[in-house]
Amino acid sequence: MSVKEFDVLVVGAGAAGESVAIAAAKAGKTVAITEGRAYGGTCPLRGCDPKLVLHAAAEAMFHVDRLRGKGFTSAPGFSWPDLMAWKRTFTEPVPEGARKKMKEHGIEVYREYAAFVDPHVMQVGDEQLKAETIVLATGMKPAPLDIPGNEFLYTSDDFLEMDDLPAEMIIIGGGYIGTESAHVAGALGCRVTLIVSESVPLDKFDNDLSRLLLESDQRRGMKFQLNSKATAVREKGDRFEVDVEDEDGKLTTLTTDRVLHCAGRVPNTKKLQLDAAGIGYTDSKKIKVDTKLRTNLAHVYAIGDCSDSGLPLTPVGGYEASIVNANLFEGGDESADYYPIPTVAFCLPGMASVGMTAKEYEKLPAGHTVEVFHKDITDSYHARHLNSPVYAYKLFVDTERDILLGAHLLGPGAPEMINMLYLAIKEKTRVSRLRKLLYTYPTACSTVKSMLG
Ligand SMILES: NC(=O)c1ccc[n+]([C@@H]2O[C@H](COP(=O)([O-])OP(=O)(O)OC[C@H]3O[C@@H](n4cnc5c(N)ncnc54)[C@H](O)[C@@H]3O)[C@@H](O)[C@H]2O)c1
Repeated sequence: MSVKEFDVLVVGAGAAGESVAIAAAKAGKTVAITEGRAYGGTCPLRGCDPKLVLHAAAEAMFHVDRLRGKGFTSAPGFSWPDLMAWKRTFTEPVPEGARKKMKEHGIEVYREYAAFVDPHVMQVGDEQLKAETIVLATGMKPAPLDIPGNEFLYTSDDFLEMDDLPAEMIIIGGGYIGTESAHVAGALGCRVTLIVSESVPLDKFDNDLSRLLLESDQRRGMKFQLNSKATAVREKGDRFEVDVEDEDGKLTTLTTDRVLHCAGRVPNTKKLQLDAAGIGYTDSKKIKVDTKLRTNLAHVYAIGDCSDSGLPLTPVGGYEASIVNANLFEGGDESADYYPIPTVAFCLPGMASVGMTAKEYEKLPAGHTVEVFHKDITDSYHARHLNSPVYAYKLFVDTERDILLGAHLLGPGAPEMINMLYLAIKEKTRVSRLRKLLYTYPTACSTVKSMLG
């Protein structure tokens, strides 16, 4: 079999992989890119972008619902198929647009899963491609949920393609994806039950804020099975039964129209045949990399969700691509410096977080000078302006060094406001300065002054 040779081979055409392929082509390298599914990757096709289109509709309904009797007399009519048609205007052009962009840069485009034959050669469909540099950017996918009846489960990919919104849905998993999907479906008229293996949904966020969100959701009619796991799913006529086991082993059976599995994601690394090249990976099958995103082979890099660096978030994948691009094509010598990473869960209202967490605070040595500013401000003037069902914050401030170390926000505006606090943490802006700035009013950011005391 003849072997085609390239300077750079990129595996995976999501945001991270595309960025490296284009930077390599611009640097005059011969480049091939291959992708097993549609071009574009998770974020624009099965993740952030379509999710935000649905979230925007859910948020509109959430606001109107809150303002019924306060100007609005009834809920507006809603059509899930129309919303999905609107969502498709964003997702459908992506694969062709992405392929076209690659070709315009002279990149050879393949639509195949790639597998290592040896450290420099990969099997790509019927062809073998050899490259001096290989960049793996294969992302993640929903983890298989190993319970009886898993053939009846919808995944988060399926949720974003559903033709109809059922009257009732059980969602398994209280992480980002389960909680965000529950808020979308719940606001748009579906009766949702969320099965959460921890004591609160969004357990990775500040738990005091997660609990306030939980209580607000419960008041709005969402149902939760906490400290519980789904253990089996059965068909029951045109509905489904779900067995749920709590931490004491007590079994409950729930019935519903549809069951959505959001119980974690796994890296897309199996098809790569990493062992054929001797590339190291973790127990969870993430590719091991150093701070320059290099694997144990000097010419193979791994970036984005498939690597064991950073967090599986789109901006992190983009940041990692920029490091590889700088080092490989611009003569740079950069290393990844992640801390702190801001993150948002698109709930109703939003939850956002950056920097020091409560767990990190608890581990501080005796005599530290970090103060916690934490308050439920649901009754505040600003929260009532917006008629928000919940509004709260927790900030960690080093009072001696006069800097902000961590910020956790729950409320309208939190997903945007966290970026300002991220900048303050990253740039070590003095808290006394933050208190004196002239923020636009009345906005979420203007509440920073009172939050900081
Ligand atoms: N807004 C965002 O930035 C955003 C949105 C979506 C996803 N993501 C990224 O994707 C990653 C994956 O998100 P995710 O929500 O799929 O995973 P996750 O790991 O955050 O949450 C999955 C949850 O399902 C639970 N679980 C497992 N088996 C279960 C069972 N049988 N019954 C009930 N619960 C069960 C797990 O204990 C876990 O809490 C996240 O870490 C995040 O970085 C980010």
